[in-house]
Amino acid sequence: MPAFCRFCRDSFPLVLIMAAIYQAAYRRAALFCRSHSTYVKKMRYLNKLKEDDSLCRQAQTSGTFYLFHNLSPFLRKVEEKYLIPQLSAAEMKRILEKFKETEQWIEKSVLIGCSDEHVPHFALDLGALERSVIEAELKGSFTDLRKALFVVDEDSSSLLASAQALLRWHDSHQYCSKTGQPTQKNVAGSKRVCHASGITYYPQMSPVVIILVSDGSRCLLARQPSFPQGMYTALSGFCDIGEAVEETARREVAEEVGLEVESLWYSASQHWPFPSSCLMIACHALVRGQQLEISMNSLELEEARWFGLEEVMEGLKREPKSAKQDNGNFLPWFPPKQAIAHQLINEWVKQQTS
Ligand SMILES: NC(=O)c1ccc[n+]([C@@H]2O[C@H](COP(=O)([O-])OP(=O)(O)OC[C@H]3O[C@@H](n4cnc5c(N)ncnc54)[C@H](O)[C@@H]3O)[C@@H](O)[C@H]2O)c1
Ligand SMILES: [Mg+2]
Repeated sequence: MPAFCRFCRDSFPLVLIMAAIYQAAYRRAALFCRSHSTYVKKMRYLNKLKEDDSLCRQAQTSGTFYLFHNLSPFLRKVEEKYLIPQLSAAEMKRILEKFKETEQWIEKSVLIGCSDEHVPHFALDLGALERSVIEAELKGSFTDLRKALFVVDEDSSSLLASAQALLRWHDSHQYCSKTGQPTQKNVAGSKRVCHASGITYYPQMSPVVIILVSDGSRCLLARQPSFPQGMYTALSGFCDIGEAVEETARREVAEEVGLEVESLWYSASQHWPFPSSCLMIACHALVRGQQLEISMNSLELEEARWFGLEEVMEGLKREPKSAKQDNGNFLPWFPPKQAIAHQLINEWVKQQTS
């Protein structure tokens, strides 16, 4: 039975081994002690690349590249699956030479992660080059992110979302908001600096609280006029400056449907790239022992109403395509599983049925 860390050869104390066995986490714990796990090593390596320009420049020569064109990711359809090709530095060079562009282009790329073996991954937007030529050369197509996220697998969709968010941030932060002078990105793209003012800008996300309100037996779902027909989701809203998550949740529920939150509990969070990089903080909220009549803010919402368990369970199973009825009305359906709203609704159903 191995009881040594693979990297430092330190042995594990017996109590830790026993605990690991009982937690069924033995396999992983036996291979790496906490400070030498693959994960820790990977995070430390990525952090070094962000801090050290020359190391990162060197990493670009052995890294792989995900391509975008005006913020649309490059996908290749193989049989029924959509894959995201990763190009080697040599392949990138070949493509850029085709356009008589120099390798300086590689410097525009941003670091988005690395493999367990420390092969760094970069994202690069080739928006200034002819799209159809690249597509024909690489046998695939640049696809709108709203479509791409829902056709690739789960890990790839979060990678695409964060890569696009970082590229978008660089594209819109090319000038210092104090001096108006150009800002310069570090090689990894983890920050931009204005050399005139000395200000460093870091990529940002806007915090949004998403709240699934329940009265104990029903949950409240709403529609904005811009939503596809029949789609309902949980209430949400951007955090105002200085607000805590709890304060945003209470304010948004009061503003949008005129109810007062009695208790609130956190569920999970998710980066959401639309319209531009939100950090979705998902919570369940209970409104009870008060007036449960909805007073909807029609400036923001088109409809808000209570849903019973059965209607929610049916809505979760419904595909958008099958929502339209013969009379032209739409039956309710909910956001797909990639959206954290889906997770909140699923959790609520589990709470009701357990
Ligand atoms: N992933 C999911 O499951 C999920 C579900 C619902 C909503 N969302 C996202 O949550 C976000 C916010 O939802 P909402 O529309 O209910 O918010 P909201 O209720 O705060 O209303 C949006 C309005 O808030 C204002 N606003 C304040 N701060 C803003 C900021 N930093 N950026 C943009 N606008 C700001 C604007 O006037 C905007 O029109 C949307 O981007 C939406 O895509 C994601
Ligand atoms: Mg809202």
